Amino acid sequence: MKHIIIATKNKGKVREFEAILAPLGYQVQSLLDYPNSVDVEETGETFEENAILKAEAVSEQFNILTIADDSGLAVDYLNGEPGVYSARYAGPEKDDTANIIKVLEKLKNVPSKEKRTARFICALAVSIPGQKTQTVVGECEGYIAKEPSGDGGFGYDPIFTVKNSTKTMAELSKEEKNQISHRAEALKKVQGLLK
Ligand SMILES: O=P(O)(O)OP(=O)(O)OP(=O)(O)OC[C@H]1O[C@@H](n2cnc3c(O)ncnc32)[C@H](O)[C@@H]1O
Ligand SMILES: [Mg+2]
Repeated sequence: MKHIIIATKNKGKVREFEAILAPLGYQVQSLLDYPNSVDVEETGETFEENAILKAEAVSEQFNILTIADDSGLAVDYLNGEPGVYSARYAGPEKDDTANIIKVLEKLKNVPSKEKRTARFICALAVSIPGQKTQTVVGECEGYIAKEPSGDGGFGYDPIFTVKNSTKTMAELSKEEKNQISHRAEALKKVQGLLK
């Protein structure tokens, strides 16, 4: 069994990493299993920079293969906001509902679907002790819905209508999300690095 730490405290992310990596023979742990882990400030200007900060801090602390995920939503009409501030968009509490309300409020006078385009972005940094950290990026295109629907997934999923679908990401099954998501795409690229 190959052992891997995902440097995250986000339960939604952990569930998705487990679902994708366990069938490939990885035993997945996260920072939820290590309450004494270092708290890393996300001071980078890009998803990749933040993912590197999180991965290196944890792989140095535990001396083990670590993957960190920095991800978020980029809305074209808002010039890429909330971007790297996705978690803290409506304040430091990292409240998913408040974040969703803030995005919907900013788009309330933008009725046309073509102007509500957005994408989820996921940067993964892979830090192996003694080696140079590598990064990959995955993206998933869609639109900001008029109102939230669905109770699957996490974060902004209820207001993200998947491109070429009528469903929000939160209306997809776990399996469906893990086929098409930004995280799934990034993880496919990571598998090439881990071989
Ligand atoms: O930093 P860690 O501990 O990994 O956990 P976090 O929740 O703070 O994670 P980020 O800093 O990467 O912020 C990601 C934000 O983007 C949102 N997000 C990321 N992936 C998502 C997904 O698959 N579906 C919906 N929202 C997502 C998530 O809800 C956060 O608001
Ligand atoms: Mg974070």
